[in-house]
Amino acid sequence: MTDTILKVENLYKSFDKKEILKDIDFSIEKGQVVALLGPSGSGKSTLLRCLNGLENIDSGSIFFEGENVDLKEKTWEKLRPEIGMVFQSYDLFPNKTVLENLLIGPVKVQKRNKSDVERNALKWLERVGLKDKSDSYPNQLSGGQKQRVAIVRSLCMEPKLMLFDEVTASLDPEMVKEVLELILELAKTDKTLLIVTHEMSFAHKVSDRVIFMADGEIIESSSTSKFFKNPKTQRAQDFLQSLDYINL
Ligand SMILES: Nc1ncnc2c1ncn2[C@@H]1O[C@H](COP(=O)(O)OP(=O)(O)OP(=O)(O)O)[C@@H](O)[C@H]1O
Repeated sequence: MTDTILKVENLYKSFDKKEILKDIDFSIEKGQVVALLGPSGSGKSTLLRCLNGLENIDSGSIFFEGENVDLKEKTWEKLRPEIGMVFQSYDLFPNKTVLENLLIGPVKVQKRNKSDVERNALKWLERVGLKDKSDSYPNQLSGGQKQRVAIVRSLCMEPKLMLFDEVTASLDPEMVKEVLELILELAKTDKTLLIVTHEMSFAHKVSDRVIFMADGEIIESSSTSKFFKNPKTQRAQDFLQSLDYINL
């Protein structure tokens, strides 16, 4: 039996009267890992931002665990901690140590017990090989280390759904692997992840399902193996070819 965590219906979003997202319909089941793929400018980041309440939608509905998310009712304030988002830029507080960065959300915002949160945070840091950096400041870390801290920061909020928006896009190539490996590890647990990435081999490896967007619309939604082996639409075929993606 499946258990839907997120359901989006007929979502529309425009900027300056230009439609950016059109009739977006999809759902994500608990524990699923979904790759959101598509050419640059197709609306992937805008969609993630709408799902996290960072952008208002023009029309349509978003249901989180069956509850209709209504901006006017301020449902987002309650739901935002349930949906973690990791961005391309790590956005760590520069004047706080790694550990302090990890504690702010759970302790200050979620009002959770500090020593419990700290224990959990240190456990995560150990798991990602950064326990010795807990007292370091962000500017003492490499880009890959900062991004792993940003992912751990989101994990410390214990979100039910995590959104990743091109989290390796600003990293030097040698640091991409360590971040992707962490997400691959998370994908093997029961976490529910929606991942925007331009790294096709990673998308292939990490996800159960692909949602392919172009020009603000969902063009294709299928299992990952089907999408990469035999994309249904010409748009998706062209997209994969333009990236020289070779299915090995
Ligand atoms: N705040 C904004 N104001 C006006 N236009 C915007 C805004 N944010 C995004 N857009 C436009 O919306 C379209 C979709 O952008 P978006 O960043 O969502 O695409 P994307 O698929 O994530 O692209 P990329 O893969 O390059 O990150 C683009 O044409 C972009 O210029």
